[in-house]
Amino acid sequence: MASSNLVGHTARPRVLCPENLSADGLTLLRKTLDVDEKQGLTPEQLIDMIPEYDALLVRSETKVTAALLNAARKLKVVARAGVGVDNVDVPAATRLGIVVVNSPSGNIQAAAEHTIALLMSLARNVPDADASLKAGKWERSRLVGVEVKGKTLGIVGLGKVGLIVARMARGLGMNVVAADPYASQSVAAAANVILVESLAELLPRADFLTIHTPMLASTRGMLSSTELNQMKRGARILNVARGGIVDEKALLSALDSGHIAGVAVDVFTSEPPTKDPDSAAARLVQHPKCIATPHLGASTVEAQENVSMDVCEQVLQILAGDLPRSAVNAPIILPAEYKTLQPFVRLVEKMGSLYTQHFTSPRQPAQRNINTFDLIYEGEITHMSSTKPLFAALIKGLTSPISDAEGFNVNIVNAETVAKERGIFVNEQKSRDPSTQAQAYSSLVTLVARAGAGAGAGSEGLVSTTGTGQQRESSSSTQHIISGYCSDNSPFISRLGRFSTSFVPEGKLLICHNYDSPGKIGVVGSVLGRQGVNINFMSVAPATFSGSGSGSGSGSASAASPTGINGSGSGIGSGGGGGDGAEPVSSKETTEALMILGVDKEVGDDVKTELVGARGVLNVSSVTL
Ligand SMILES: NC(=O)C1=CN([C@@H]2O[C@H](COP(=O)(O)OP(=O)(O)OC[C@H]3O[C@@H](n4cnc5c(N)ncnc54)[C@H](O)[C@@H]3O)[C@@H](O)[C@H]2O)C=CC1
Ligand SMILES: O=C(O)C(=O)COP(=O)(O)O
Repeated sequence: MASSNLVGHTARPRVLCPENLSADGLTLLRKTLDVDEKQGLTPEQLIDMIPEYDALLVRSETKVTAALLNAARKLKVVARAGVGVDNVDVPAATRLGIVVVNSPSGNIQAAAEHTIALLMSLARNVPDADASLKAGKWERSRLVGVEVKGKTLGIVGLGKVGLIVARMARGLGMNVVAADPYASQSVAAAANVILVESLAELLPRADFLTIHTPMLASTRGMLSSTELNQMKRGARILNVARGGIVDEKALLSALDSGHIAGVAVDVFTSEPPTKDPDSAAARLVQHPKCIATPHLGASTVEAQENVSMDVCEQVLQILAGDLPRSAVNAPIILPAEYKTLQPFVRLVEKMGSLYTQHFTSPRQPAQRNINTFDLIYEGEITHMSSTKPLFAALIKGLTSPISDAEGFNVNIVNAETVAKERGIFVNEQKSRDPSTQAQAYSSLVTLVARAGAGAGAGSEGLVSTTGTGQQRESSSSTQHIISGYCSDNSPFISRLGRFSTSFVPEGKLLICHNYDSPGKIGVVGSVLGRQGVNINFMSVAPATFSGSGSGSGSGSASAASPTGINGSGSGIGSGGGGGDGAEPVSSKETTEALMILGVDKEVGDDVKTELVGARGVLNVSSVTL
């Protein structure tokens, strides 16, 4: 039951569990989360309650529909304590940035063992014999069965469950033949399974046929009357996968006609099957040649402990901001790589956010052309097998300062969709020939923001995996460059436009672009002091990179335009001539620098305008990272 949140304490994240889950995982969750176990909820009640919850834990009974997901306000994860996610609207979850996780192998042994239990029950009429005896009968001759040894088991879907079933069936002395367009020939051979080209090739060979595919659009109704007719007369069929993969009506008539000698079904098109006695499912359950179980494939103590622990651990990982090991709608990276990648995930997100806050402004049309972002990796980071989380981090960083993110979370799951919706193109490049700057760090990440038509836009010389930042900068007139690295797991910005720097992108920052001449620190310091703004740290960044890339913020107040509409930087040439309209104050004031200040409070437009009014300050932007 829900534990009440203590007054004065931060509310603990809440987990809703509307199904019967093993206590093991729930106990783990209760250490840090509030878990509500509420069974028997209607879809409407679920929709009413879901806004309160951060995580939803389900098995196969709860229909996690788009309507339910849309009603959620802070849901981060739907955890399916089992394999099949056909009861979850995964595309809707993806759109909303909700991670869907499952337990891909916690119950596969149980499902395979149940399949074998049904296989032997079918072969030896076990349920019928039991019922007969309980009814006071002794029907030895009616209940003669068949042996499985030497018979052929046809497996449709040689995945995890299918393979375990195959090995067990081999142990029973059966010949095993499988149809699975995606299965590996060598894996099949290692399990002594003959992999055939098609279902049509498999069907006439099978004495027993067992289904182990997921429920997909392509597998729904995969075995209908046409397929059943291709089977041997007297063959038997098992379905422990999903109802509806074998057409229930077709199965019923094949049983009635005697073409199929027996079926065992654990799963139904609709669960529980409708009570309408005329429905195919109800008639199937009642059919004397059918053995039916109420979706018990995963129902063992061991399997339920496994899946419960598996998904609850993942819920904790997700709520802690980590990547889960079995996300259905996110690519999985190796845990070892994840550790190394995580600091860069933070870095890239900060770089994206810094770009949006420092270089763009809704009032500056020129910036709207910039829709292409080259994310260039140099050094050790290039050895990572997946940089997907970095891509997601960039999209999150770029968009979060400009979106109303309430209830919507850009993450690894939906980053691609968000990028598409916003017309953002990202070219990820690995540079094998590090730039001079990169040579100073074990890994360097550079973000080049530029105008471009998208994926093909890299042809402006920017797709080169060997170019340096400087070469890139001079190849296009409107572009902005930010570089960063990680040290001791902390992100650092090492380049902002033409300026080389080193600061931790964290907290409230004021970035002043000014002429590099004595007295500027004092000028800025005294303006901020008068306004009651404390400076936590300060870093001066000289202009060390040449080229036309900008160094000044555009979402800032500037000397030419106190409203902050200026300063794309394209006018600030390498010679530093004050291209944004400000005249050099003296002939000495031709070089520029950035002053990056960590401040303790938001700096208002009035303060920024006052700063820009000060002698030699070109423009000012404030960012929160
Ligand atoms: N009755 C129960 O309680 C349980 C049922 N299941 C069901 O069993 C299914 C299989 O589970 P796993 O083996 O773990 O999944 P899996 O993903 O490891 O294997 C599924 C296999 O089906 C194959 N496949 C896909 N489309 C196919 C097609 N058109 N024709 C032939 N093969 C095709 C895939 O290539 C894959 O090898 C699950 O999706 C779930 O629906 C799983 C656990 C318990
Ligand atoms: O894991 C699966 O795919 C299953 O079908 C098991 O379903 P259940 O968790 O027992 O409702």
